[in-house]
Amino acid sequence: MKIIVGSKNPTKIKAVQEVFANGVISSLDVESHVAAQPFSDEETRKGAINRAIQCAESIRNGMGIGLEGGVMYVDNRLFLCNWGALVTQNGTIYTASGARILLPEEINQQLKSGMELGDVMDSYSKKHDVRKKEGAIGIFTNDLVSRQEMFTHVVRLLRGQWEYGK
Ligand SMILES: O=P(O)(O)OP(=O)(O)OP(=O)(O)OC[C@H]1O[C@@H](n2cnc3c(O)ncnc32)[C@H](O)[C@@H]1O
Ligand SMILES: [Mg+2]
Repeated sequence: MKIIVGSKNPTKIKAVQEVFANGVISSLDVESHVAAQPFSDEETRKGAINRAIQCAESIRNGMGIGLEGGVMYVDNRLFLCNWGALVTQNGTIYTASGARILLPEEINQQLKSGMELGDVMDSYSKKHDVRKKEGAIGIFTNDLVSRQEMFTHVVRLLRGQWEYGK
């Protein structure tokens, strides 16, 4: 099974490699066609779908997978959210959401000022490229859950729906 992942982010690529261990996995840097910092479940999900469609359309006899991180509000509190999409060769779209956790109010203010979470997390944690390593979810769970592990769960949900629908 050939699968193209719509990102060059290693946390996303490794998540797909783990779930489709027997697949032929490649990656493609595609546009999400949503804001660089998605600000709702709908926008984040749309970004994942847009990535997956571009990937599926770029390959014969294969599938596209898009994974997108974003933020959204519950009771006016900012949460990290994550969405994935799998698009089959015949155009069927499966989606699933991943874990979400509360983000500090100071991060909410910085994102509302137009910053991207990836940049905010690096300065907040005084680390480099958090987005490609433990992720915000890793920082705020004391590394109990990494960004790759979170995306692995999302990809399992996608694969499970695809297998059920086959
Ligand atoms: O290369 P791509 O696939 O775009 O990966 P990315 O790290 O930019 O991640 P997304 O586009 O999926 O996420 C949209 C924005 O939210 C940020 N983001 C989302 N989840 C994050 C996390 O767990 N840790 C750090 N930044 C995160 C990310 O850096 C972007 O600025
Ligand atoms: Mg991005």
